[in-house]
Amino acid sequence: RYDEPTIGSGVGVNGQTKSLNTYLSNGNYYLYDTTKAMNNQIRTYTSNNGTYLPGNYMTDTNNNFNASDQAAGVDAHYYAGLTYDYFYNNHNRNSFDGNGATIASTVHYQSNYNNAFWNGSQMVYGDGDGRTFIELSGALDIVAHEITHAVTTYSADLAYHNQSGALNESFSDVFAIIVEGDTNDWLLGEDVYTPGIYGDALRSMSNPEQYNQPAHMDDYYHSPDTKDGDWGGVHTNSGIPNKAFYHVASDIGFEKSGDIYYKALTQYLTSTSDFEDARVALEQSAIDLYGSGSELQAIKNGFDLVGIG
Ligand SMILES: Cc1cccc(C(=O)O)c1OC(=O)C1CC1
Ligand SMILES: [Ca+2]
Ligand SMILES: [Zn+2]
Repeated sequence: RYDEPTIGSGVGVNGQTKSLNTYLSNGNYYLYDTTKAMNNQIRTYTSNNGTYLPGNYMTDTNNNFNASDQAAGVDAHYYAGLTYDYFYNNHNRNSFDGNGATIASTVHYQSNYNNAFWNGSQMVYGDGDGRTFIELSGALDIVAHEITHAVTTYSADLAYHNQSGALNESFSDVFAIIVEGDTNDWLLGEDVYTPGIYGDALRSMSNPEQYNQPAHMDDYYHSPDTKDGDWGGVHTNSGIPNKAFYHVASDIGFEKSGDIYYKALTQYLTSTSDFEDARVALEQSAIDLYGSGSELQAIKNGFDLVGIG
């Protein structure tokens, strides 16, 4: 019996059916995608509500992943593929390390776990408690946010505290929004956040204040550089560079702003960069790519509006 790449189908967390790159081995179909460049692989596992990582491959006997306990894996796998495609097709980056690293995701981590994170080697998704969240891999922006944390680690490696940490968070939100690619969608997490409430989200790029984030330096949130202080408020102060991105992308669009932000992240920013450094890096990236024109002006304007001088 031969092992071979196959194309299956699955039903995601929000009920949509999607095509999946799977793999047939010994009569079982695996969430194992070998179709990307330079034999990069996208592998999706389940922790079966435990804490083992990566856990067991998610498999199916007939290549139709339509069971309710498979939905989180379907979306983690499919959205990881979309995010891989974005970085490869737009920035010629082969996976998060630029060298074809395997993208591994584990779903059903713990029980009622309202979190998603990149643990330094792979992505990990909780199922949510059904009130605050449903399965967190069910949102493309969350998957792209997590994978961008890995891209950042293998590039600027922005230290995860204070302003560099808020930039780390902001760049993950920026590429989450760009990968989603909907100029009407400036929200993060809306597809899996509070199923009982329509239209709310974890964060808003266009209106950070709506979810208790500052949108200007005047309102910078001074929080302890501790776990309980969210390392100086990295998920709070990201609202300021997030709002700057909202202005920039509204001016020049997702393609140009994506190119400028990607160049800054991979060629200019370092682990200790602060908000001022980010403005300088983005201005330089705009000049490198487009000269001193409207794109540079968009960066200057966006950062002026949030008080980063
Ligand atoms: C849901 C969640 C909890 C804790 C940390 C993160 C984190 O990855 O920083 C997280 O994911 C997000 O913020 C995604 C973008 C909505
Ligand atoms: Ca969104
Ligand atoms: Zn994050």
